[in-house]
Amino acid sequence: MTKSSLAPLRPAIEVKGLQKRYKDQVVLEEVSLGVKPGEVYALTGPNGAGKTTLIRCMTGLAFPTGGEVTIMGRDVHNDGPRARANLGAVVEAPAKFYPQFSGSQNLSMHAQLAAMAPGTKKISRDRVREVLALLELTRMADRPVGQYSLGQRQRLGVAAAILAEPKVLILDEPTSGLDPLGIGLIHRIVTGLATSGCAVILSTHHLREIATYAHTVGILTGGRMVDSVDLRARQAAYRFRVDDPVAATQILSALPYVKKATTRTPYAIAHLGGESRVPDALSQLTSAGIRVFEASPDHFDLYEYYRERVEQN
Ligand SMILES: Nc1ncnc2c1ncn2[C@@H]1O[C@H](COP(=O)(O)OP(=O)(O)OP(=O)(O)O)[C@@H](O)[C@H]1O
Repeated sequence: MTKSSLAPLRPAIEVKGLQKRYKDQVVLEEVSLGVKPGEVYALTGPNGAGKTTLIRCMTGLAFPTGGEVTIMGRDVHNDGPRARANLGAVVEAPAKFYPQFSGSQNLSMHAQLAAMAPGTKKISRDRVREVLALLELTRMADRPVGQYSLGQRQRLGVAAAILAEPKVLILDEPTSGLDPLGIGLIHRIVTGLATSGCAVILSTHHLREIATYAHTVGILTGGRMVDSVDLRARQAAYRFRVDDPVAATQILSALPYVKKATTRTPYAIAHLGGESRVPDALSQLTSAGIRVFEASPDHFDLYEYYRERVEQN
């Protein structure tokens, strides 16, 4: 393996100490975050928390009053065209299209504009057809966009954003106004893009959905990033209902693969690093004389966690 392949991935998009004021109103205060290639970052928070303002600053649509945003190492506000050549975004959905032209014509115009950015390659007609099919819009491709439903326009917006195969994708509330199948479609597309190395940031109010596929959730309240929740670490926990939770927690915490163990009577909760460790953890408990009545994943309730965090602030 080469040295560079062992190096930790650098964030594809990085926000450092971002500040935004409108006259004397502070809307964003020292906001920082980083999203690496292949990660999905969900941004959430109450109405008016500053999510859209943060997204507008990250995409270069608004200028911050302090701090900086870089995409693939390039400053979005001082080196805009080259930074945005790596960016696909839908801000203020549904995106604006020419209503008299078809979805396919709108995307072709979008492709021509995208190809004018420095360092970008030409987008083929096949790619236009491919993204229309991906967003399940093939049947509508030759119809004027003026005849599209809200959900279809929203999907066309995502199609335009991913057309040039961006390294960073930013979506402001991509699933609002979509039906359940449309929501599932966006989730599959976002997951697929992340698997192929894209860094994705999306804002959402749908916590229980996002908990199933986001890697990190940033909670913004009153313009401050009050928490950044690593969902992968949280969901690797297992709970054991036992006759002596305190003793069980001590036994579990001494196991070499257990990262953290806590007691939540009647359970001992342990971060095992994967379900393949469950049989060994069970046999360690039983051989120490602990009676185990149940072992199951300890699902992290993002909604409850969010409620507590927001109420504290
Ligand atoms: N152009 C502007 N001028 C003055 N204040 C603004 C402007 N744009 C946004 N704000 C204020 O900034 C704050 C954050 O707004 P923003 O739209 O970013 O919140 P949000 O988290 O996206 O909310 P929602 O969940 O309702 O979409 C609000 O108090 C809003 O009134």
